[in-house]
Amino acid sequence: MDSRQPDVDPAVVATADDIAAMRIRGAATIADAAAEALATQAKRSDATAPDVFERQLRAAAKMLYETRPTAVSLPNALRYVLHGMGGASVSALRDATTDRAEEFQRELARAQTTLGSIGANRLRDGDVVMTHCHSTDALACLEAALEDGKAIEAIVKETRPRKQGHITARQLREWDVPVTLIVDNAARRYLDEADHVLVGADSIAADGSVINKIGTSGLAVNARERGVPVMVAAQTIKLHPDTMTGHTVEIEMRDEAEVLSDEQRVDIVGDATDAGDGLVVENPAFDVTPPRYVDAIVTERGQFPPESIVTLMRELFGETTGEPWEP
Ligand SMILES: O=C(COP(=O)(O)O)[C@H](O)[C@H](O)COP(=O)(O)O
Repeated sequence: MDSRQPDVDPAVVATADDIAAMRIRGAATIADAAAEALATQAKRSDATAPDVFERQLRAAAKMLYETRPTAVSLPNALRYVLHGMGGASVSALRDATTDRAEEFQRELARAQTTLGSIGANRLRDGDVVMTHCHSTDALACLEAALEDGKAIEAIVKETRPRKQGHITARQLREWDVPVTLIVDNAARRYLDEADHVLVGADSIAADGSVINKIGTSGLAVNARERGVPVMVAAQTIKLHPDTMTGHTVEIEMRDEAEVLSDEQRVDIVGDATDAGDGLVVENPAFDVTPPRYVDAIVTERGQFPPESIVTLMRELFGETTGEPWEP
């Protein structure tokens, strides 16, 4: 057992570490891994009393929750699984929790496939799509369009600082899609050649704002100026229920080492010590695109203008939610 949390199984600790270090990344993939980790915790629990089992599961959920703050798919996944944790004995609790986690994973995969076929309807044969970051929901739309026999080309933004655009480019090349890889700064120039901007989302707020990889908002503003429609592919697990009650979405600030190495810092400021060298590096991982720059949010429940997404949010989540690990 990890010393950070004696009740939590090492497999859960490993998943939490992988999410924090971005070895597991992307909102849908994080949600899937979190559900899997809770199932593992349930299967391996050594609890002999129901209250101990529940405490372990809640501790595991809290550890997973604290890894990254922006993708709401993570707390939504944890909440979904823990709400299924019912039963009078440890074995009943174990079965209910693992069944619920498996159901969540099945639904997640199904939602992505359904969303993909809806998103594909927006794409025509011969279209050129500009992407940002790496989104499995966005790729599901492209995959479905290809399966429909449409020829699609892609302009893939590199996506500094972590270059998730390379993952997108690799996937598209596996599907034989012609790819033009560009640095982020070239996006506006290449928008003239694009028929769509297609991105995913980490969270969608009640007002229809889209929280996604840093650079999405600038891309959307430029796309609007160029007359290129912006499509956001996001399963309903990306809807952020807390925003219905006025909460804002926390934007993750990541380590400066992703932007600037120690040697590069010395190159800029010389040998001055960190505290006094006058150089601050900021590394926000996400930004907020206001709804007026988004043409459609494509979910497994259909496509929505961003301003109407709150209706779906209310239907799916109700008005209030607690912390995921709270009963
Ligand atoms: O911003 C990112 C990933 O950021 P990071 O690499 O920092 O996790 C993706 O666009 C969304 O998570 C959607 O992905 P998906 O559609 O796969 O859920």
